[in-house]
Amino acid sequence: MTTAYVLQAEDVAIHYGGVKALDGVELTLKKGQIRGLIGPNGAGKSTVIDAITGRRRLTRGRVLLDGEDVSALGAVERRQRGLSRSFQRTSIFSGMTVRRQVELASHQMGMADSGADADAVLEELDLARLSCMVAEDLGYGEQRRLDLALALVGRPKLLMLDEPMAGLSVKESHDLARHLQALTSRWEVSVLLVEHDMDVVFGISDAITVFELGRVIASGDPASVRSDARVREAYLGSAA
Ligand SMILES: Nc1ncnc2c1ncn2[C@@H]1O[C@H](COP(=O)(O)OP(=O)(O)OP(=O)(O)O)[C@@H](O)[C@H]1O
Repeated sequence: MTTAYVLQAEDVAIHYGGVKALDGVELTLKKGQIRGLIGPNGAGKSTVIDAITGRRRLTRGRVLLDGEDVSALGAVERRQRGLSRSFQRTSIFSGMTVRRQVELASHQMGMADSGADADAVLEELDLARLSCMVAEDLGYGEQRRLDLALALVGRPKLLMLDEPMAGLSVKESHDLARHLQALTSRWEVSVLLVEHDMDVVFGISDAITVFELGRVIASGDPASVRSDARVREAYLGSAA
């Protein structure tokens, strides 16, 4: 089926007993688009990522990738189909060289030429010059870029990032944001970005979805979301 959307989440609900972590969530993402997901703590942003990756079973609704319903597939099958997430350092084997890690991840993804795939990813993220270093000797910002590199092997269609800027300096955040924007245009990767740094979210997102108590309360381009009265009241406050 041909569709304009890389991702469609339709009426997605995840309930934990009486807790409605998500309820009736609708979300779309076009090719090469960055969509920021924002909302107060506990609003359901991480649960949305878990629902899309297949880490959590849906109570209701469905998730479509390029028009295909992937709701019944497990996380590994979804990754093979191009749905990738970054895991924030947990994926890093500290004693292995940067290139070896990325090549291994690419091999696990079944890439025919995992060396070439690894080199392309490292080049794109400005990590090629650090290829021979072991991960534990990298600076924090570089480790986060390596984490992103591992999520990019196999050329995913959709990349989901949960607070990628956490713990980074302003300069490191700026660099990472620049890399994300470059990726979306050069590699045509679509990005779902959960991030508390509002300057980053409003600076690089094409669209923003705002959550509150497991529901979408606003969705649109950054300017319209920023001026939405309900969003300002619920989340952004006078700082917006
Ligand atoms: N395994 C679970 N069992 C029960 N409730 C859960 C579980 N996981 C999440 N929740 C609840 O679901 C709701 C949404 O949580 P979630 O972590 O998705 O929010 P969030 O927007 O990502 O928050 P934060 O910005 O603090 O990371 C919260 O009320 C949370 O307590």
